[in-house]
Amino acid sequence: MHAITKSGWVEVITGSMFSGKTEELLRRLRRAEIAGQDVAVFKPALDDRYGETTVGSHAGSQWDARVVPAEGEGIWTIVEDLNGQDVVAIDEANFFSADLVDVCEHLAADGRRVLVSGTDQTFRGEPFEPLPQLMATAEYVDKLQAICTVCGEPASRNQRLVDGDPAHADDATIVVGAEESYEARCRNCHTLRRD
Ligand SMILES: Nc1ncnc2c1ncn2[C@@H]1O[C@H](COP(=O)(O)OP(=O)(O)O)[C@@H](O)[C@H]1O
Ligand SMILES: Cc1cn([C@H]2C[C@H](O)[C@@H](COP(=O)(O)O)O2)c(=O)[nH]c1=O
Ligand SMILES: [Zn+2]
Repeated sequence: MHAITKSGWVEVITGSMFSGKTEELLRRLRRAEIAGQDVAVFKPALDDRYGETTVGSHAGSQWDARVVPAEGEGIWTIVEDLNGQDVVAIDEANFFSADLVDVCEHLAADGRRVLVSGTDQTFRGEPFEPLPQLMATAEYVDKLQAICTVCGEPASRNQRLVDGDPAHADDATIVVGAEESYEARCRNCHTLRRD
């Protein structure tokens, strides 16, 4: 791929839950370190599934990360916390506000390689911002597919198995979870009904 030059760029890794986005992100980070590049990894405070300061995959791989606010001025901590790193990775981008797009643009304009990972569809099968904006402005986009848990075909959708957080409006878009709350499904097997 691209060598590190004066100009930076943005790579988006997206797709359904369980499609291997985090594994792919960690693979690219390992390769960057082998190439002798300094990396900085960020995640939103909201997602503590694998430990507060850990980026984790469903298969168990992990990487230490710095926790940043997912919205408001605090997102810019990603820029302020850097100390000359060539590569900046941001996992769970679907939890961030639209300001993440500006942060990524800023980092790329500053000559950095920016890796962003997040699911691109809500449990309703609708675009999950800010992924669509990031995909439009990135240089590279990889959309991965999981295996549909019902029929075994490639899966691009996220089936929610539980109700939304009762503390919020029913069916809130943001509900942190993994296998206990979500399944990967194909278009035919995805449903909005509660079975
Ligand atoms: N339905 C599924 N399809 C594919 N992989 C699955 C599925 N359910 C569990 N997995 C596991 O999840 C791993 C991918 O995890 P991860 O990288 O965290 O995915 P993502 O970040 O896209 O949610 C796979 O390598 C596999 O071990
Ligand atoms: C579809 C959907 C997902 N989420 C949450 C559930 C998980 O905590 C993350 C996605 O994690 P992964 O690394 O891609 O497996 O997003 C949500 O809050 N709302 C949704 O509609
Ligand atoms: Zn299916």
